[in-house]
Amino acid sequence: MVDHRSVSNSPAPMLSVDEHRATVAALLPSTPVERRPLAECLGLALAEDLPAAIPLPPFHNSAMDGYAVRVEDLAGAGADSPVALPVAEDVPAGRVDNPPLRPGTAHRIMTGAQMPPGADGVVPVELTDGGVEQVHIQREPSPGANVRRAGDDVARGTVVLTHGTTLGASQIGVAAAVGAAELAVHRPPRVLVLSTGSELVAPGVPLQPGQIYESNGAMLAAAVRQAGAEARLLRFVPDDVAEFQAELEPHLADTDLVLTSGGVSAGAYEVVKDAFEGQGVEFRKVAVQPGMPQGAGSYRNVAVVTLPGNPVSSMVSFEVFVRSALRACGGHRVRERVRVRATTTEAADSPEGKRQFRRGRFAPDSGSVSWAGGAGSHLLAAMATADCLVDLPAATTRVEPGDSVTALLLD
Ligand SMILES: Nc1nc2c(c(=O)[nH]1)N[C@H]1C(S)=C(S)[C@@H](COP(=O)(O)OP(=O)(O)OC[C@H]3O[C@@H](n4cnc5c(N)ncnc54)[C@H](O)[C@@H]3O)O[C@H]1N2
Ligand code: MOO
Repeated sequence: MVDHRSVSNSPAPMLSVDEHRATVAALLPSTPVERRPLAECLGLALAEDLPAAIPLPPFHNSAMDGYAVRVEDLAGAGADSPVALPVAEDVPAGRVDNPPLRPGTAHRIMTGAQMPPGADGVVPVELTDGGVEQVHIQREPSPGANVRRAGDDVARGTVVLTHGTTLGASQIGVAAAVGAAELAVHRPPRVLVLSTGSELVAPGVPLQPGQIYESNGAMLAAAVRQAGAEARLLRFVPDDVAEFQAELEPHLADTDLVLTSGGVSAGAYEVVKDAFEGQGVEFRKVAVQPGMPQGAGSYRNVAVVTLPGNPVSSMVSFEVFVRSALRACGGHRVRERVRVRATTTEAADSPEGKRQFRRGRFAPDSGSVSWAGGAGSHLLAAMATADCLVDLPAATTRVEPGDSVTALLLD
């Protein structure tokens, strides 16, 4: 039975950001490797080195629509002295026989078509009269002109993608180009997202006084997906341990991480704390702002991270404590946000002894950063205008305009 009259007050010293990051990271071993069709690999991490089974391009081919020629046949050709050659063959891209070019003739050739044996240059159609039976050519090409040579891009056997690469559009493109129909990837981590709070109402329903719309669930599920993991957003629950457990328990199987929001601070109705405390999840304060009250551990052998309910605290905590661990779990080599040095345009205060992550807007041209709203952890609309988090060390209590700071670029 939870006693709603008592208010907990943890005497333990605050953890540093790095200590809590390490705790969360240790909860999430990397996911198993599986083979997936290429079309289902976007955003996942490659779990093998991928060597090119073929060279790229696979064969010498034309870079232009025009005429494949022997350069020596066009000695002296110019706008005022065109050279006429009979057109012996038409070679569209995809023609699989490869008719050789006899001396003194041309093949009409299209971009991407195989270079005929014997040809050593291509004249673009614009430098000819475009003839079909016979062509007048107004330029003497240099040897190799407009020819893309086999292996120009990649020699056979070269590793085109390395283990741990995040598969974006061009990585999927090169995998297809070397003929890979499927890839070995890390299964994306599966994350359950569960928000708590008796004041919460689903967007779309009229609000009563004292109620707010539930926003952390949608936000955290989106953040999980942007990190390359799978999110299952559960129905949010009121501050009731039985309802919390009833919602969570059926979904625990096949889950790598349970991510909750709310119910972890020092109040009388801390549902997440009440459900997990003493069950393998430890609740501690971290010397950070926002995001001080945190919890992490394992519940029924499933990793659990409990984020504070204030929306900005929830989002920043995800960024600072969860995102890189989730990316490591999913096998990604690149886990951290890009960090840049920037010059502040405005002053700001930061609490002594706490690392502060201020929301900011980075101007790449000037290398400056301005604040996106104040430090309050309820200022979600301001956060929605931010594109970076400014990482102020625990020892910093004030920054002045013109100070140099570190910013983590968000996507
Ligand atoms: N006496 C103390 N009070 C508080 C402390 C403390 O140390 N001592 N810490 C403060 C800090 S810092 C934070 S952060 C919050 C964290 O509180 P909880 O994690 O228990 O979160 P709740 O109390 O449930 O909610 C806080 C705030 O956020 C709103 N919220 C919660 N969930 C959602 C959601 N899914 N969507 C939108 N908004 C949500 C909620 O209505 C509250 O306004 O505790 C401080 N208090
Ligand atoms: O730690 Mo809380 O997140 O400052 O509002």
